[in-house]
Amino acid sequence: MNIDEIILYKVQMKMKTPFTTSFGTEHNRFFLLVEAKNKEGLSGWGECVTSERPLYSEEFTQSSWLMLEKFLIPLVLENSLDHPDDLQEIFDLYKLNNMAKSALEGAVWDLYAKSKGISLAKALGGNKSTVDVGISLGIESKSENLLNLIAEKKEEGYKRIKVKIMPGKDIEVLSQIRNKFPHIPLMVDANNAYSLEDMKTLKEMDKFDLMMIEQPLTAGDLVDHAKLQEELETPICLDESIHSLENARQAIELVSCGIINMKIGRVGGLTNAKKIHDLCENENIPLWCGGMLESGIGRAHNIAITSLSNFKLPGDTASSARYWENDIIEPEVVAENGRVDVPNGPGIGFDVNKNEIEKHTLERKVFKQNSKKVG
Ligand SMILES: O=C(O)CCC(=O)c1ccccc1C(=O)O
Ligand SMILES: [Mg+2]
Repeated sequence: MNIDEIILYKVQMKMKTPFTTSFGTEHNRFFLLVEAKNKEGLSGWGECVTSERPLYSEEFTQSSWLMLEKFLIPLVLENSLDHPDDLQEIFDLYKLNNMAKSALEGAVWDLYAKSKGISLAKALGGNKSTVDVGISLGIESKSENLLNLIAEKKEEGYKRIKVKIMPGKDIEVLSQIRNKFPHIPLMVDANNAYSLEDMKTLKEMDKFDLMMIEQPLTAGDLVDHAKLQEELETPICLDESIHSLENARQAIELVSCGIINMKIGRVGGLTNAKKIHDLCENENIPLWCGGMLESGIGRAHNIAITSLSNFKLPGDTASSARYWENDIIEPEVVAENGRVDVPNGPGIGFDVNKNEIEKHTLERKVFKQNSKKVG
């Protein structure tokens, strides 16, 4: 592969509606895009799924900008690559910073697939033509609003509804949901908000016939998740706990979960995502693809990885229109009856709308081979 130029974009996009989790509310997405160009003028795109503040993990958008600018982009421009898989070993020099690594790796994967004239899904070994999707709904101050939203999303055909919970916004809300929608496929996501001291509340959740409880406890705590899983009938799904193949292996060995949420950014990129996918497939641990309120570029990567066979449960990759007035890809992502088509075109298979990106770009930096920084 010849990577001639890398461009970093710092972008801010206003979300159609604010999104609230147990760790805070987002009104805007403030994130990075990476464009990797080759000598033939092809461009590959990646998205850094960080937020303005380090609330979900230790990374944040400005830290990733520095990480990419000072360390990761120079590494890519200095080393010659045969295949995007080579990047992981090169990036191993630097600790963690998975979302920054993933953004650059994703751009290289897209460029690789485009240079071979195949879809990113195919380059990754995917074999589905459509993927099943659900939707993730934030915490609402009035449960009436949440119930109305669920009715609307059910009508739109999403294959399952995920609702965010936190202590004090759990059992009562779930009772109301189950009263009104006794049979919808339903799951909850706690984003670390509980501890083993909340065992009584967590056990009570078994009565709601939930598909899973996502990340009830602290990210680093695989042992306590295993203790909790032993007490619960509902499968635990891990999100924030899984940053690597090793984390996945340990979680499976300890029986800390029955399901894993895959986020490409959280695990440091597509190569790691594939390895975790293969391990989980062997161990009979089903996956689904999580979301980070991505723009169309991150969304396209999510669709591509979800085309792999062990993504057995509906993911969080909802329609572009759920998040944005105008997305930055064409066509936008559309979920119809809870299904999204996997594009066949080269790379991510969507056109990137540079005019639309321009409108949201706060800062842009160009890095060239041999002269690490220009402009
Ligand atoms: O719609 C999406 O992109 C997923 C929304 C979501 O649940 C989420 C959004 C931001 C940060 C963390 C999470 C999560 O899955 O925990
Ligand atoms: Mg989650």
